[in-house]
Amino acid sequence: MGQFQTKLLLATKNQGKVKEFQHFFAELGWHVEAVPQDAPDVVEDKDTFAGNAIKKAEEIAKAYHMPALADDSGLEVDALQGRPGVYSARYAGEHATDVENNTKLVGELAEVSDESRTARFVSAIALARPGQETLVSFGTLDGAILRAGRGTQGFGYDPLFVLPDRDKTLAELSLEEKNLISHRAKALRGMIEMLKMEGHTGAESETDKGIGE
Ligand SMILES: O=c1nc[nH]c2c1ncn2[C@H]1C[C@H](O)[C@@H](COP(=O)(O)OP(=O)(O)OP(=O)(O)O)O1
Ligand SMILES: [Mg+2]
Repeated sequence: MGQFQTKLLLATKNQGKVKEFQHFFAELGWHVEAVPQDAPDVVEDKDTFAGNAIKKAEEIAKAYHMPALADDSGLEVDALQGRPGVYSARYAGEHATDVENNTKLVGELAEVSDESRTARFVSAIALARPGQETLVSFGTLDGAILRAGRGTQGFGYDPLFVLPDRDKTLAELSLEEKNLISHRAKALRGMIEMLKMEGHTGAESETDKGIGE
């Protein structure tokens, strides 16, 4: 057995993201755990997804002296010139619920035609490791915004986000199906590729040291 062992913290308090991350990493055999609910709140005051992801990952890695992975993500709607973007979680107000954000989005797009309702999810993933350079990776997923939600899976804007080629919303997909195509999964796969290029090629190597060392 090799010494490769990967332990990292998920720097998110979003339980929907935690589920997606844990499902993703279970297949790789990595041990990941979510930060406790009472972890320090990171202020997301950057104007890019990458800026906020780096800030969340680095603050949590520093606080817990462990590698930490963060996602900053959101929805870019073409008819709204890319809004809500980095403000997606706060679209309907500072402590808005998913339902409030979805209601606001449906209202903002009420006059927009079916053909002009295109949008994409964007994810920036940052991996911060004590004493090492932070890595950043991106993923996107194209779709369109419905006039009313469909489905009960997932979180956030999933019920409104339809995949045109499948006529299904993200909330009508299982966790497994969403993780095959989502912006976050694409960004995570890019991150794994970056780690491989750094030399963390897998569990079989005796010399691999794990990403925290
Ligand atoms: O796959 C997704 N399906 C539906 N909605 C999504 C998705 N991915 C991001 N979103 C929305 C949710 C939230 O309105 C915003 C993320 O905001 P963002 O700050 O990154 O996450 P958050 O505040 O919920 O948790 P945290 O910062 O602790 O990771 O974009
Ligand atoms: Mg947030």
